[in-house]
Amino acid sequence: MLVLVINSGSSSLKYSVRLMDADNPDGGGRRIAGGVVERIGEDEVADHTQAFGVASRELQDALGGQALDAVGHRVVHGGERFTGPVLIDNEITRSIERLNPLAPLHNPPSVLCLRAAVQQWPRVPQVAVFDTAFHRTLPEPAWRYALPDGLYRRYGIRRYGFHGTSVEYVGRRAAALLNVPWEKFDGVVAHLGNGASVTAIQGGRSVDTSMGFTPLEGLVMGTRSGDVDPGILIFLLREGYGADELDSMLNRNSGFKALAGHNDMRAITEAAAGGDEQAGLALEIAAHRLARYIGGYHVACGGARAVVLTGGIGENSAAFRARVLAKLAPLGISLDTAANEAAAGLDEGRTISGPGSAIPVLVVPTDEEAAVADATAAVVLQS
Ligand SMILES: Nc1ncnc2c1ncn2[C@@H]1O[C@H](COP(=O)(O)OP(=O)(O)O)[C@@H](O)[C@H]1O
Ligand SMILES: CC(=O)OP(=O)(O)O
Ligand SMILES: [Mg+2]
Repeated sequence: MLVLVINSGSSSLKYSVRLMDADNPDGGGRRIAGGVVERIGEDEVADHTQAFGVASRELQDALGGQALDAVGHRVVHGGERFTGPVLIDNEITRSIERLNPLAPLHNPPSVLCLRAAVQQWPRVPQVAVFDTAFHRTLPEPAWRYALPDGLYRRYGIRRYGFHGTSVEYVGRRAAALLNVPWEKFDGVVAHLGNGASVTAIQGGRSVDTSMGFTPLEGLVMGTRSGDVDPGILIFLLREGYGADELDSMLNRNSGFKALAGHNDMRAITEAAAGGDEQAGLALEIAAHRLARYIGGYHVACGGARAVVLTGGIGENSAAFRARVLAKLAPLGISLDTAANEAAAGLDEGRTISGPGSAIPVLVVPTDEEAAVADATAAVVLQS
């Protein structure tokens, strides 16, 4: 079975073709082609429709006439309706589109890609795989906000949580590395990419997570603020700010971009190392908040057997990892400097905590495309 996976981010479109019949212990079959269209919205690639055009031309070459058996799409927000992967039709796509305001950087491009792919391969089954699905197990004390119930009933205002596909994938791999059955795995997983979130896992289920009704809550991110006092928004509304201004401020012009002038961890780390005080402070703010969440989620999962780091920053930034681990000393966590600084890019996952660390800290590379491919193949085979 040949599966195409499309992962459309706020400014990028990743695609990957997988041969599912090839056995792979980590899942996702064998990747036979793939690529990424970046910097969408800037000069060369205006929007995701255009990006899809670029990707599908590259794909034609890569496929060389081989027919696809299925297309799987990473969709960030599935709301309350979608608790697992589904076969797409027009009604499902419209339902995903209605969630656009709840994931403004993610669902609109996904919907564009869904429609473009259906147009391109009208007879190939297409599957949506949701970031929110893994968090369907959140207990009510974790998902409910302390707000009037009418907001939940009328608008579905509750915590949903995101990055679930990635978190489950690396959580399972970490459990396997530690020789713990997934159903018995208690731990904290931090997905640190351009978007970032932390999840508490108890018995292989999500029991708390830092992103909320939208992917804006929680950690300091590339361009997103994460947690802020909602009183700030009320104040700014009274000062005359409009909804669109607040939206773009919080989603696109905050986080590292606001604190350090840049949303790329490589540039920020370099600047901080070169003595840029603002960049150094930005890293401290982000590390402080992340460490605080990890401490809280150690409690939320009933005592973590492991802390797992993943995503572009978690996998590659030894400097940021060291900064965070230094703040976890009160949990008895220590750093193995050499292991932390060892060359990245290894696929197996590794331990970066010291031998005496009370809780092991692991770096496990994520592969959202592999996980989406597996879910897609499973849905298509069942249908
Ligand atoms: N070698 C590296 N060192 C430090 N940071 C890195 C490195 N490679 C990637 N990153 C950071 O990872 C982040 C992007 O993570 P990624 O998971 O690819 O994001 P996305 O959410 O767009 O999928 C950026 O901040 C980038 O600077
Ligand atoms: C949900 C989310 O924030 O995703 P990403 O990290 O890909 O932006
Ligand atoms: Mg990502």
